[in-house]
Amino acid sequence: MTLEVINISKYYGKHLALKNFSMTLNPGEIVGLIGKNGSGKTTLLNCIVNNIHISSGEIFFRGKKLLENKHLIAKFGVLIESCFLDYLNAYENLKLLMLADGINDKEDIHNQLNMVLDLVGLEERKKEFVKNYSFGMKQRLGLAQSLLNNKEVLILDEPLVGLDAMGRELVKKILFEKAKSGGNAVIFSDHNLNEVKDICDRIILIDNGIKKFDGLFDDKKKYIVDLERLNEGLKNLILEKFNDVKIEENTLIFSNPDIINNLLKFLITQNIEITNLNVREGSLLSLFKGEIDNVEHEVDMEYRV
Ligand SMILES: Nc1ncnc2c1ncn2[C@@H]1O[C@H](COP(=O)(O)OP(=O)(O)OP(=O)(O)O)[C@@H](O)[C@H]1O
Repeated sequence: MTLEVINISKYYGKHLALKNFSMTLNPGEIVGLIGKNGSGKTTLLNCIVNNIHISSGEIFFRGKKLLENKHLIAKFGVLIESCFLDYLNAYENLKLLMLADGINDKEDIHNQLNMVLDLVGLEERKKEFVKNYSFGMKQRLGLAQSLLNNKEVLILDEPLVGLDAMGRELVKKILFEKAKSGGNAVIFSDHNLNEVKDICDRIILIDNGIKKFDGLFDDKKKYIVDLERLNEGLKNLILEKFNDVKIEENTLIFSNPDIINNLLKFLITQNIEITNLNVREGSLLSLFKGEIDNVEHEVDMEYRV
């Protein structure tokens, strides 16, 4: 195991921003940290890289306590609110960071800088002052910086924010290759479950500083049918006839899409007045309504009866 976070809490004054949070991160694994604004994502990532002190708990890197072995944080490539010197160009900014990291070999510096700048699509504009960069270009530069020196763990706070669709795809591809070909362990945060689920091995959902879910996205893939109304008699009939179906208020939830047709036929034969029936491929995450109301989910198909 690369990283193990055990029961960490973080207070800002009296405000508890992270509550008994535990997680693991393995080599070659990509974990998507999902949560709405202010849920504690940045706080967690800052705690992991020791940018802020944790109030309690432990963090281990390869079995060693990070707080007692702070030099190990040099194994982490970090993108959290990166800032660059406006009056230097992109190449010079990254070069400074490499020198600060103790890399002195000119050829190594040159090769690495060209490689990462090319990777994030900034090769052609590397000689421009950073002050002339757009927000998205600075984001790309931030990612380039985190990729220098092939760090074992990548800790990235919202690396997709501010990027256009092509930029987002590019960054996801880079992260995927880093993890799957390079064996790097990657954790990155985002607000949008749909945006990240295709490259993540695991999703961690955080809300109000508390971990709400940690697992494979597919584990939670469900089909959800909202009915206009559902009385007790009909609920019991549905539960009797369809083993896989769970019912929450007027919503039917099931994991086997093959039952949709039979379910529809059954509802119609029951003479239920169905005015509008939505069938969507979503996730149980969407059932944490209110808690993660701005975490998006897919609307796949709609039947009108
Ligand atoms: N330096 C700080 N001092 C006091 N409170 C803070 C500080 N940093 C964050 N907080 C509070 O801690 C909580 C978690 O904030 P955090 O920045 O970790 O959330 P986030 O999930 O990263 O949000 P976003 O998606 O908006 O970036 C919020 O209530 C925030 O107001």
